[in-house]
Amino acid sequence: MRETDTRTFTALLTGAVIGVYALIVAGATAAIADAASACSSWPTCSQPPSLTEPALMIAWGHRVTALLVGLLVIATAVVGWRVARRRRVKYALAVALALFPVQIGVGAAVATTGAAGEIPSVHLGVAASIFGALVAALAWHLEAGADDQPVTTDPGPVSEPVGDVTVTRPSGLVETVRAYVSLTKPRLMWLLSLVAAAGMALAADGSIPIETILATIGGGVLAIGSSGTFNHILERDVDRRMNRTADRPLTTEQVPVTNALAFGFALGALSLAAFLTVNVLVAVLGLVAIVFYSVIYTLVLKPNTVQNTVIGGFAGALPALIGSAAVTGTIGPAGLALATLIFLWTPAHFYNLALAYKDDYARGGFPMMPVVRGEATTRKHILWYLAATLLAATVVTAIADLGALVGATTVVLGAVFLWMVVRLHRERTESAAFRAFHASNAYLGAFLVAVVIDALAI
Ligand code: HEM
Ligand SMILES: CC(C)=CCC/C(C)=C/CC/C(C)=C/COP(=O)(O)OP(=O)(O)O
Repeated sequence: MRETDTRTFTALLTGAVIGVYALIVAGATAAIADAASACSSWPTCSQPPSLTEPALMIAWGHRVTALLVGLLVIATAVVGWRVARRRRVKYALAVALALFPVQIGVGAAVATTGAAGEIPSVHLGVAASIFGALVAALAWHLEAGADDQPVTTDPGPVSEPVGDVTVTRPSGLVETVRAYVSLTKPRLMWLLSLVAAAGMALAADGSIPIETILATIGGGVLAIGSSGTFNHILERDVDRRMNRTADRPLTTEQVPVTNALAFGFALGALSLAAFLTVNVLVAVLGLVAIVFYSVIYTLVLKPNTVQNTVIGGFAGALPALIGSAAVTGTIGPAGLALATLIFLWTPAHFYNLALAYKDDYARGGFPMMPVVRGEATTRKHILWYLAATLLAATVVTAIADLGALVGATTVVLGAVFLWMVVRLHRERTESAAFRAFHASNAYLGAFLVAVVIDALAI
């Protein structure tokens, strides 16, 4: 009975988080569509919803969603008050419940005053506070029984290599080509290219010359290949100690270090040459990205601080700025908002792998979050960063005047991502961590595709 109650509460609370998020996105869409001028009476609009008037439809949609989500928040708080084991979960629910009527009042003011002055900002601020309170309640509830104590402040001494590392020389052209391709970390290129493409699409005012697109994406792919190769070179010894990386071309000596160095520098030079055909700012940002990932992240951050991948997210965010700079020669607000989104998404993406490969990272001597702060803390951080990512997606949508396609994508794929993270909290298994990892990639991929379609085609 108690277990069923807890599951019901988890489902209600997850639904309330998604509901409030949908409301925030609907609110941002209403602001963009200037729904307040289509419907300035309250609590209902003076005109019935009409398919021929999108602003009016959005205004009605926002209000009906607000009513339904309000009822859901009340139901969640009632059940939570009875079921929640920790007092802080109840306090967080109380905050969300108390803020809801305040938010309705501010919403009425937005509608009836024609969205004048600071009122819309207050409306957004209160919405984000309700969302934050519910996310906090969810994280604390899901980890109520888990041990939050730090596991260790030090990952401990590094271990010996995993088994016998076989030294293999390339046996043929195909294997050699495959080895060089794997040095470039090809699996992450599609998503990083999409980040640059979305950065370009957000900055574009009209069509983008094809040579700018090719040089920017091509230069980006070469830059990732170059920094990925340097990362392999610099980590070849430590890679021997981890199962996941023990068979990399430099650890098995399939590719000699000098050849890899030449390959890395060649890719880097080609990348900068491609970027320079676009403009100097793009080339400078590209060089910063390569140096940041190859040297600062790999040598300085990764072995020394638990915040390694959080700060490392800066390199992943740079392609958003590169895309923006490629089109306008400057870094605009939409590019910065997209970069912030990628920065916040990175821990929600990587911490799942850090959980799945925790023992491996400990063997390598890396101070990853689950190794030094524990698994429960890492799972909670995934939820915090996921929530922050979702809010950042709303900011991107609002700044760039994006429409319903982007709004629907962030709500639906965001809900899938959130549900996978909730399951990770409940199941605490390696496969649940991989599921959440893939959901993180699917969320960002779909969001970026929607941004490109919306910004360019609609
Ligand atoms: C500090 C930042 C990051 C870290 C530490 C990190 C870590 C990782 C790791 C360890 C893998 C598995 C690689 C493998 O085993 O071969 C991976 C895969 C991947 N990462 Fe990241 N990542 C980061 C940032 C990013 C960024 C910014 C993007 C794109 C926006 C990204 C996209 C991907 C993709 C698409 C995959 C492959 C997924 C697959 O194979 O299904 N990552 N990441
Ligand atoms: C344009 C440009 C150069 C962008 C670089 C962007 C960037 C930071 C991508 C993230 C790279 C990545 C997969 C890191 C993996 O972590 P790891 O290296 O710790 O993984 P490993 O343990 O598999 O080596």
